[in-house]
Amino acid sequence: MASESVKRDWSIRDFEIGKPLGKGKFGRVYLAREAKSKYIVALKVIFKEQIEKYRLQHQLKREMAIQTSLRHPHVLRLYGWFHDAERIFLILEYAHGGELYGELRRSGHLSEKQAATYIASLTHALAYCHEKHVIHRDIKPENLLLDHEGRLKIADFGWSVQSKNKRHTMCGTLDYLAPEMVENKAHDYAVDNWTLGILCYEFLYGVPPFEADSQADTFRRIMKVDLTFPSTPHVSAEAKVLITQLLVKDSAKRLSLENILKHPWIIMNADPNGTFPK
Ligand SMILES: Cc1nn(C)cc1-c1nc2c(-c3cnn(Cc4ccccc4)c3)c(Cl)cnc2[nH]1
Repeated sequence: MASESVKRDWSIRDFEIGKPLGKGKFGRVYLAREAKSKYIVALKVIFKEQIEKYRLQHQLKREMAIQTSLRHPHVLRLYGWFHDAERIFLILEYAHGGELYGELRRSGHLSEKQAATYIASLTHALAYCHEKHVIHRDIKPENLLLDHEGRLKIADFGWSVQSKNKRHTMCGTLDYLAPEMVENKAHDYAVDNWTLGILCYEFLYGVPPFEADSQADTFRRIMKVDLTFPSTPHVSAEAKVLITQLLVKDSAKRLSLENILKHPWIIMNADPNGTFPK
């Protein structure tokens, strides 16, 4: 597929469409197979009318440019794209293991080994993105997929930006947003470090740390960094230390991606291959 992905004239006739895999606000994703090579992909179908209605042409172009340019084992590949009169088609890597969120919902919470392995994978992927001046800004369980070996893949760069300096655009759902984003202030790469703290908490406790009955209450809890740890035997003190070092209001004082990978909890629990014994 990689060599063919440079083909310039893909069309829907090149693919055999299978079952629907999921749906987002602007379209659906289908399992598909490239007819000649039989290569399995995920085909994301986006309706132009929807993109035009919400004036998201630039965001979609940015998502496509960014995800096409990224090559990392924990970032879902965008092999290519094509369009017809009504639709835009993104030819994406197929993640055989499905949504990480499903695993979290089924089990209620993850083990420390699973959580640490996913956090380490995310940290490696974000370090790669940040080196290429890309801030994802919308890391949340729904955007995390698993390959056939259970390795994490970041999908949906719909809210990412190419950035060499501070950004101002508000985006995403509140639970995963850093204080500077919910206040719609200038923000930079460190927003992704904050989100790693949110995700680490949610992997271990099954819910995000600032969840509340209303967006206003979530907003208030984020701004106060109203962080509490339910008493439970399956979460170690080291994990709580890492979360506390990431959920810091001053973005400059959040633990760096480099130091996350050196953290005792990650060293002790993360599987270096990005998988872990079931
Ligand atoms: C679900 C599912 N179950 N199994 C066994 C595999 C999968 C699977 N899903 C995907 C998916 C996939 C599907 N939906 N979504 C969510 C979505 C949908 C539309 C717009 C934005 C985001 C992603 C992809 Cl891209 C890429 N690979 C995928 N693999």
